[in-house]
Amino acid sequence: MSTHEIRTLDKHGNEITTVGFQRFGFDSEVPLDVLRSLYLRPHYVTTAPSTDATAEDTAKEEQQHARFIGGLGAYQSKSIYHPDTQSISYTTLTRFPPVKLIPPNQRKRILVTGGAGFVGSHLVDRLMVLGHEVTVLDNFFTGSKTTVSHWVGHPNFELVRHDVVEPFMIECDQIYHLACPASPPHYQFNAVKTIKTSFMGTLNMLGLAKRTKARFLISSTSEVYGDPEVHPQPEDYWGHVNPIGPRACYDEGKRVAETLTYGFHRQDGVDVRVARIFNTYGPRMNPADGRVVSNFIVQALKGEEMTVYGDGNQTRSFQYIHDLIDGMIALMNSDETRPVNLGNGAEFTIGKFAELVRDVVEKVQREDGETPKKVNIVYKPIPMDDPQKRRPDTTRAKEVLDWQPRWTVEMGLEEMVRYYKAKMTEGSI
Ligand SMILES: O=c1ccn([C@@H]2O[C@H](COP(=O)(O)OP(=O)(O)O[C@H]3OC[C@@H](O)[C@H](O)[C@H]3O)[C@@H](O)[C@H]2O)c(=O)[nH]1
Repeated sequence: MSTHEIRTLDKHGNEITTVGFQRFGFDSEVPLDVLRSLYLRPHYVTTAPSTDATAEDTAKEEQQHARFIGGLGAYQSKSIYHPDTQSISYTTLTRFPPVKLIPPNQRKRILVTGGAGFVGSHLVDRLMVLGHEVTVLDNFFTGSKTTVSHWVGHPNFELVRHDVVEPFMIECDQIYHLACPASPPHYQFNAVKTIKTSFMGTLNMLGLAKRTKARFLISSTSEVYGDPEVHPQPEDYWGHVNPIGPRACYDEGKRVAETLTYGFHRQDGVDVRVARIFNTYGPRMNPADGRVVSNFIVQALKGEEMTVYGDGNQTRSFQYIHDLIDGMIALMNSDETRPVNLGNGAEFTIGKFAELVRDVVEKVQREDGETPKKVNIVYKPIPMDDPQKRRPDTTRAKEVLDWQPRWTVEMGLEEMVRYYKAKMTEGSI
């Protein structure tokens, strides 16, 4: 077992130790180690010592764990598995990660809908560490309590099980409205519910923003551009969407959500922000989510065939979660009311991407002293209306937010592979 430290380098070869930045009159920088301690091995499971376990075994386990989270073990719960009785005992946190102490006039009451989802939970970590008061609203259809459970009990945090299709009233200063299933198999599972969530959920949250005068940010999507005829896609491209196809519940849903957002902006003066998010990946993505990055990593780690849909010549551009969260916080705190693309311009054909994921998985396995299993890439039918190409034009984000992605796709993939590997070790994949 290797115990070397994990170093993360950006596009220019500089080490990444913090995410966020100092901009818009405040400092949103947070240490990467603290965030990592929240998602790398979030539910660290250890096996209760059996009579034949040696002190060396226990020390090894602790050492392996420490490698992932630096010295921040106090910010993680530790669950103990008892093989004899097939039971598990959960511990709660003894200490929360330190949160910034900010003056009351800078401290915001922030509502995050969909806050227990993949993107939402990372946003919540960031907003909490920055010292804000955060309320998470989630119906746990695709989100999971475990993504934010490490904040439960913290005086600045509140978790509410609620479906945004029903009205919800709260006093708040900012609303990040993220609630909606986002992976194609999930959003197509109940198309009517997806479009209802997009429309009624956004209507309810905009109503709340109007009443409270909160600033409202909606997570829109690159899917509003459909199967684009303009490449790369700038924000003023109107898109090429099939209004009655299987993806319509999501792409038309988000288009109407944008329409509603600008309706409230023009008619009622609601202060709005629209983030059009391109393909994003990272830890806490549900391994059974069905999207390409999670599918490929899990398949390669398990030594199963990697499934490329179609001929693999369609393209996507992949952004790491921390870059997205940087962009969303920058957008919320900027004056830009027009839509802003948030994505990484690194474009891959899906066929090439499968090879890249396989290489990264093998690299991490070798670093951990394992012998990688040779996995094959196989081809499956392409889903209907699957966009042929996609890459963000991020000129606007650069100009108005001074934001550009820092993470290379390889670095982000490495971290995500480590996350899934740890989940496999503890038996939750
Ligand atoms: O196992 C797989 C999964 C997916 N794919 C392909 O990989 C590409 C990407 O598929 P994903 O399901 O990850 O994501 P898509 O780009 O289709 O949709 C995504 O777009 C942007 C976001 O708003 C949404 O989260 C999601 O809908 C597609 O061409 C898909 O057909 C595979 O080849 N194999």
